[in-house]
Amino acid sequence: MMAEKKILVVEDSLMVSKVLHHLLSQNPLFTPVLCACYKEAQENFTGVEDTYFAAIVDLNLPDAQNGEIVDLILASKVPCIVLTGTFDDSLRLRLLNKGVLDYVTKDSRYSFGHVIKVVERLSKNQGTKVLVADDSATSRRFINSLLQQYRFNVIEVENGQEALAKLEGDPSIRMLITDHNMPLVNGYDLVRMLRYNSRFQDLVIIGLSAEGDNTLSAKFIKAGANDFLKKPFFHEEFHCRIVRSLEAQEMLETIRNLANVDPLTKLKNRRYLFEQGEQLIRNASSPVSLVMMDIDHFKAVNDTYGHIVGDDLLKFMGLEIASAFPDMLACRFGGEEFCLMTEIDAGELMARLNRFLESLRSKEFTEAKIALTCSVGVCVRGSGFLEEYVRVADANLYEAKRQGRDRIVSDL
Ligand SMILES: Nc1nc2c(ncn2[C@@H]2O[C@H](COP(=O)(O)OP(=O)(O)OP(=O)(O)O)[C@@H](O)[C@H]2O)c(=O)[nH]1
Repeated sequence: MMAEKKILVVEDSLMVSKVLHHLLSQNPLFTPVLCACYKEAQENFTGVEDTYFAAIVDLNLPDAQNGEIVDLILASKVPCIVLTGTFDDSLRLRLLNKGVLDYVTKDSRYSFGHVIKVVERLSKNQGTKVLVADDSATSRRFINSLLQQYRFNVIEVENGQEALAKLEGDPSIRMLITDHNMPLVNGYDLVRMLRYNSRFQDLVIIGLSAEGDNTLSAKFIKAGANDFLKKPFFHEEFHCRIVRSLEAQEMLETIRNLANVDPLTKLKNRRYLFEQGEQLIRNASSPVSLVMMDIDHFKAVNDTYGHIVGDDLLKFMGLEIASAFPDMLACRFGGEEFCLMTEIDAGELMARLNRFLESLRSKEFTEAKIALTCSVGVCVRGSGFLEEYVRVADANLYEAKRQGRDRIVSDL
């Protein structure tokens, strides 16, 4: 279970705190703690600051009308978002400089949505690893403190070579923030090396350029950086830029996922198989086998129980396949037909497929308690072309159906 994230809301308007409570409660991760005045906030917060994930505060409270609540929150490390009725540019700047994450005015209904987005972003940031590469300890510390304020998970290195080693060793690092002037490998060369390697295509890279160097930012972008920042920068701009780049990357990954995954079974789709299958055959160190599986008499399920139950059965089949063959490329080939590709030894594959059919025979699926079997065609002696594997496996599947279903036919 994921840990709950307590959000302190300090707000004297009942209407506003109701709206915030409602919006925060939509996310199962967040537990809002509502306080109507400074004193109540103090009682709930002091001594247990580190149990809070973030705070949303009003500046004008009945017992503290001059933003004293901000000082209470900022004395801890809890991110503080101000939601206020007054728009005052100089106050806004003063509070941002003090360490407030955002200053939002309650001038429209969108303001509340914006505040929730900021908290949600913080929650996402917490799981996001960021590598900071800079040879200046002062600069590293400064960037680190900014990132920590936004709850990012930060790792520091002193030069490009160390950055490469860290990135090679930890594929979960999402973002690199790199200075240019560093010993061993400089920032620009680092970006070029990373982008040359397809493993790092999805890494978000932000370059840092020193003041006065006007050519460096364009060089960074041309080498493949997502964005750059000129030092010195204002922390609000820093955050806006890195979040914008992260969100663009997340969107790209969502689109890619939608293009490659079958929405019903959550297995990879046929498009993905044809895109990756050929490469899998080419790069494999041992012979590849391809398996076609087809649920028996599936039309009868639809005809008897309706399409919704039919869909449920396909979902169950997807789960069964994913849990029985987690080490293989598994996809929904279409309709009630599924496909596996693997490099494992053919004998072992046959044994696992037999166990799989056996396990299906002993189960019942969906609320209608449907018994299910499937027929399997296997190709272990493919010519090296994906289409050939598919053709042979399909012919064997047809043969398995012809012989009476619920069996495996292979070219072994
Ligand atoms: N519910 C549901 N049905 C689907 C889906 N895709 C294909 N089908 C149905 O799957 C059925 C496949 O029927 P057939 O190809 O005749 O095969 P079968 O009844 O499984 O018989 P055999 O393969 O010969 O054992 C058709 O009725 C399709 O409408 C889907 O996404 N959801």
